[in-house]
Amino acid sequence: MLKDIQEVLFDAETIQNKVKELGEQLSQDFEGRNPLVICVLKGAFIFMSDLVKQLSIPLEIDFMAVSSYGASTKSSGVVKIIKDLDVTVEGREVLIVEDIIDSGLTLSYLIDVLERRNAKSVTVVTLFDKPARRTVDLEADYTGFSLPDEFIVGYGLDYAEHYRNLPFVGILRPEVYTK
Ligand SMILES: O=P(O)(O)OC[C@H]1O[C@H](OP(=O)(O)OP(=O)(O)O)[C@H](O)[C@@H]1O
Ligand code: HPA
Ligand SMILES: [Mg+2]
Repeated sequence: MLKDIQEVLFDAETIQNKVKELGEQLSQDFEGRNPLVICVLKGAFIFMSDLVKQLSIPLEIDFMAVSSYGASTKSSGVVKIIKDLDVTVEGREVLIVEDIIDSGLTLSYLIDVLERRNAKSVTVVTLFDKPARRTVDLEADYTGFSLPDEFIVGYGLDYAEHYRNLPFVGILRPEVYTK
């Protein structure tokens, strides 16, 4: 698994420090709002579990699974809901927790769904952002790190379902997905 990594971009400690910083900011900004914190599975599962431990305010959590990449490094362009929320978002202050924004298609689809369901507010926190690859014009409200245009894996992010368990984030060797 490690031999497939070209370069480590963010080690475990660097990621934890950033998650703590985001948690402190969000705790201030969501004080008294009892947000519904939504984890976008599968990629965001590790970020979500680390982030909520840094949130010092009352909140509720739920999970939604969406997928558009499959075994590719490019979005299929079709975002599918694999698992929907268990609770209703009507009138709720919603915080979407994403691992990465790349083309922006997943997020634009999710924001649309939650707004149509009459969420009171929709806020987005993403750990990683690849602004150079955007095909829809949208920004997260809170971003951990901006990335170059490289396919990354680790800390929840996969290629063809592998590498999610790496404790760091690194660039996947292109030979892995071009052979
Ligand atoms: O901005 P975009 O181009 O839409 O890319 C970002 C989305 O793609 C990945 O999900 P993926 O479809 O791979 O599902 P996964 O989380 O189960 O890996 C990632 O976790 C984001 O949700
Ligand atoms: N790595 C893993 N999953 C992704 C990426 C990435 O760079 N971009 C969108 N989904
Ligand atoms: Mg994926």
